[in-house]
Amino acid sequence: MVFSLSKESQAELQLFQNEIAAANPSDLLQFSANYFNQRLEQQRAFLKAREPEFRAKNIVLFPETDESLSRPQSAQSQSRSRSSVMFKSPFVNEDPHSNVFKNGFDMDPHEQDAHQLSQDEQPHGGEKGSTPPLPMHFNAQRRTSVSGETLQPNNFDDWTPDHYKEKSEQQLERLEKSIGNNFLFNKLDSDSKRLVINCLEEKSVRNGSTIIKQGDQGDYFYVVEQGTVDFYVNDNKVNSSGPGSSFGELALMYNSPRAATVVATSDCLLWALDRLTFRKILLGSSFKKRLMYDDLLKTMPVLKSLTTYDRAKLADALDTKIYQPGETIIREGDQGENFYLIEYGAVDVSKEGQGVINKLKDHDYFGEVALLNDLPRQATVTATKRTKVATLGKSGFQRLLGPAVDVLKLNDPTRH
Ligand SMILES: Nc1ncnc2c1ncn2[C@@H]1O[C@@H]2COP(=O)(O)O[C@H]2[C@H]1O
Repeated sequence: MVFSLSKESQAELQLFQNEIAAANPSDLLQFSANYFNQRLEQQRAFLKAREPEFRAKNIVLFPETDESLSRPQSAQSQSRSRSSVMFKSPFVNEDPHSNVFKNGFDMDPHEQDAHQLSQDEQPHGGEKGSTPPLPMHFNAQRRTSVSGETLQPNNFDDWTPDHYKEKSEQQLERLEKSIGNNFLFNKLDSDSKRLVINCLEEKSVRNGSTIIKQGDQGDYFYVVEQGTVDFYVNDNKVNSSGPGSSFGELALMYNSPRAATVVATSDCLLWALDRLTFRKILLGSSFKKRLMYDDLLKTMPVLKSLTTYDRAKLADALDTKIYQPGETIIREGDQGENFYLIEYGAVDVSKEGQGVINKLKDHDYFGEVALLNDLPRQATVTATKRTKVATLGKSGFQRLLGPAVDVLKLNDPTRH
């Protein structure tokens, strides 16, 4: 029997397949449950933003349930629970260990990091009972830890975008032309893309004006439609960019002060996205990789000299691979294509005729010698445990490691 799927279902399945291919989850069912919960929440956040528009047409998107009416509540929490009843996510709310946020959806025990909510993003109320609870031991094996960073982008229970305004046909056309191909938007499914686009605010900026001042608090993320900007760190020009580029993400991602001053070097037309919408929508998709690798890169001694900005750019270029015990990762004599950072696991480094010459584990690195010296691989590297690595291609190695290359050279084991 041949089943025919609607276009919508096909698109949904394709998105899902892409996520699986990218994440290579160790626990497919958990991954899938988290993934679809997040999709559902995203879709409903989108509908929620459009609720007034539907209400005007007498369409009720979020009917009041018996339960939401029977509990005594403040006016504010009543309006909140009306919609959040529908948003309850059994896998997320009832499971203290679950985390759909930081690493995309993979729930590998070594990748877990339950991040604290910041004050303004704490889920309110936490009403229970509207959905069947999951057994509490579900996912109980998974490690959780609390990081100082606040990176929980995707709890939509109580969030309505503040700056939502349907764009005109003309604006949509302009946006499609100028930023339609920007990597930020390519990673979004159609609902989230539409939500983000309708939350963008148009801003005209005069040549010479300061758009962002280093050290300030982060409020907006910007995408450039027209014009050019320069970036200054401690009064030194470090970069320039133009149409289609974006800036201002770091302070919003890490809740840190602005890392650079940004000055318009011509009249600019910018699109600004407010901090909360950025965190709720873009962090979990377009910037997922940065979140995923942030802890690893921060804790690697060899990368100590990199700035937040350097680490962010590096994370964008990394890919993940998992090796099983006994698998060869690098073979002596082969051409070198990648540099490897060990997220977790263990590997043996061996040389023909000498046997095992080194053992490496979590947060060590390998594969640098061939790339630094343009030589064939000088040793074989084999996983001795299940090992997860982040890989960086040759061109990224040369472009993105910056000052860390000097440290790698100093530590080059073939030079001693
Ligand atoms: N070399 C750089 N260091 C820091 N920020 C940079 C650099 N080049 C461009 N930027 C951008 O400048 C922005 C200033 O605000 P944010 O720190 O929020 O995010 C920063 C980056 O998007």
